[in-house]
Amino acid sequence: MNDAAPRIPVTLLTGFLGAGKTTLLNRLIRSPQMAKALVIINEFGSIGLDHDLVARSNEDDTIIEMASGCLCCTIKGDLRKTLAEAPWRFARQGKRWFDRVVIETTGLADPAPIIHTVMADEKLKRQYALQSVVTLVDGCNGFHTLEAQPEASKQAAVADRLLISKSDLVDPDELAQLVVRLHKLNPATEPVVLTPDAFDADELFANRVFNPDLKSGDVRAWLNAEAYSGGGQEDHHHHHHDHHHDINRHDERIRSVCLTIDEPLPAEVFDGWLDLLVTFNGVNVLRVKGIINLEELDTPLVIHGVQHIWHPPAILERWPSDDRRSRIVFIVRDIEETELRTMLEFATQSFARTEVIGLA
Ligand SMILES: Nc1nc2c(ncn2[C@@H]2O[C@H](COP(=O)(O)OP(=O)(O)OP(=O)(O)O)[C@@H](O)[C@H]2O)c(=O)[nH]1
Repeated sequence: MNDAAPRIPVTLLTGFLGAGKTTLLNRLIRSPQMAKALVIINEFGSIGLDHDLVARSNEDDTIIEMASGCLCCTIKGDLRKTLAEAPWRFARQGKRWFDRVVIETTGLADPAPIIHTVMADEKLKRQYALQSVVTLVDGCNGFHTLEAQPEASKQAAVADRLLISKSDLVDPDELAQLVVRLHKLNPATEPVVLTPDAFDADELFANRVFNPDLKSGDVRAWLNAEAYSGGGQEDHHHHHHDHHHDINRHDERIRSVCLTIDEPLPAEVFDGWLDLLVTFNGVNVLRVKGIINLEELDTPLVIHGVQHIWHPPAILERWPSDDRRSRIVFIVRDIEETELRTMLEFATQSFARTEVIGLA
């Protein structure tokens, strides 16, 4: 092996649930800097939807999905293996073809173990160089989330690029408060407010190396703590929140529930179902993401709920694969799958009842 070969730059894209990471990735994927990028996407839910939601370039195998759990939990095995094997596994004509790696983490990921793995693993650090940790902060929910979720403030504190999304949905005063809050968390990094038309991919992928020494004492302590957190042999067959060394890594009450619904849903049933959930348990719903087969439509509806905000649903031009089932990921606190299914049944029955009453 040629040790002098340039190391492959890695960009870590993080940010809390629904901050807009996939949206940003979709914009970036068209930039020349990403023409030969290997994209690794990780989702908290066991059915990965992002793979279907990222605008694919012509080559299918440029996007690897790791939906087996949370990246920061399974990191010690899966990500290391994926990165170590990627050059030959994704070789073309016997040669490594990608010149960059972009990793999109789950919204609940603790970035510290991911950063530590890329920077400190003996094998990986010969091949890869962590270039940048880009953290996206939701302009609408960000201020509250930074207070409520330790993962979110950690993501913001470690970043060497902080981007604020959804500026179109908030007034400038709120944005200014968010900027002040971020500055306190991460004084070395100037937050940049994203706008729909302007985007500086050159700056984002500028050639530099992530330097943890420029970070606050807290951040350096988190990263150092990873070096002592079990030597990297964590058994990820455990429940993926089962951290022996840091039980607070995630809020234990947060889980993902993934539902697959075989038959197309009438729009009214679907609306009624989500209304029930939001009205009676909305505070415990952190994220809803789904590809929905509605009876009334030929192509799927993509829905995004981020805390109390429902983004306008989008109708896709075509089904991303042959799978025509509705697939929905709910990231919730203390809500069980049975509760979600029971609400759906109730919505189905009440819709049928309304029809009967309507006829009478
Ligand atoms: N209005 C507006 N909506 C945005 C913006 N960025 C993202 N969104 C919307 O926010 C929702 C969530 O965006 P995603 O890109 O899926 O967020 P994410 O961070 O990848 O979500 P997770 O991977 O589930 O954590 C979608 O409905 C997007 O269309 C923005 O700048 N303005």
